[in-house]
Amino acid sequence: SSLPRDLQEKYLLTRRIGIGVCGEVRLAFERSTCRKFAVKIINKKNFQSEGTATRNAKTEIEILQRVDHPCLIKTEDFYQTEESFYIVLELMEGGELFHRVKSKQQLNESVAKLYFYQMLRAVQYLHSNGIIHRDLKPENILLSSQDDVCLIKVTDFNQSRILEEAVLMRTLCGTPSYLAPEVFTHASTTGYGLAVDAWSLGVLLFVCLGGYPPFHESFGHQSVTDQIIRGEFTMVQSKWKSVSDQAKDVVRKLLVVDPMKRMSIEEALQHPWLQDQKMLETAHRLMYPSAEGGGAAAAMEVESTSGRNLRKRGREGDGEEQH
Ligand SMILES: C/C(=N\NC(=N)NO)c1ccc(NC(=O)c2cc3cccc([N+](=O)[O-])c3[nH]2)cc1
Repeated sequence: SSLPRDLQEKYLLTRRIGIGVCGEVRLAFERSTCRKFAVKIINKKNFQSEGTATRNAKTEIEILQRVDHPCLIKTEDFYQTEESFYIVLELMEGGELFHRVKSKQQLNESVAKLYFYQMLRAVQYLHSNGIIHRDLKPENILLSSQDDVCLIKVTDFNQSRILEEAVLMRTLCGTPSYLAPEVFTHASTTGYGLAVDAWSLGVLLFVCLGGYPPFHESFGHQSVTDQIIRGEFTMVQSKWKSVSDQAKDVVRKLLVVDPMKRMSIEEALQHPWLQDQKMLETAHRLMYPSAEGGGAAAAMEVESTSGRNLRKRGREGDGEEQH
């Protein structure tokens, strides 16, 4: 397919490194620096209808360019043609969590905890910015390296929605006489909406710890939909015997059918299983490497700025303006 000329001028696109339902991911080299990037190519025709496609894509591109968190994929560049979108992204050499769990059968608990904590922080950031992801799954969690101890990043905001709080507020100002019940019940408030991501994180944690999905057509006679609606999942002894009770408790409190009873992201972050100093230190070192070296680097930083300020103040003393 014909790549946009300006994309080709800036990047050399090479082999395919990932494939998704809506397009592929190619390895790219920035010609001027030889820096490596991933380019996600999204075919517009994959979307159900023209209208929705454009709206979704606009929202997604807006979200991709607006979010700024160490555990959310960062967009370097963006191009589009009649038939496709081209999103230039940071390279995540560990690939998808899906393939990592598959190749290891199941993750050991400390690795699962490190990844899960980062997912919680990423989703906590989205929710605090009024964004519901709505499509959290192992294919959309990327790993920064082949090592177990690595940074993870959430991607694919195609299903994401920006909470229209203002719309709901305006609606509630008008006469309520003609409004349907669900506008007032939890169905339309942010609490309910955000809870869908908590459920998906429960499924993700189940898959990381157990190595298989909680709801699957091969389990028993019920359809996957029925299993989900009933919240019926099975922790197969052979896979779960080595998993701690605290880890299982997090899963059980997220895979709760009633969204109002389901554990929230904030509550999950406070759960005893995640009060693990060693894991938290590792996660923060991965998420905020510039804060590395604790006092030393920070002290250097303070020293130089205060030095600059001191010099500046001195000059201002003689009336010279700083711009
Ligand atoms: C934004 C987005 N999807 N948006 C969308 N509408 N999809 O439906 C999106 C989806 C997936 C990815 N994936 C990657 O960047 C990605 C997948 C992969 C596999 C092996 C190795 C690498 N790698 O970077 O080395 C990979 N990167 C990146 C962005």
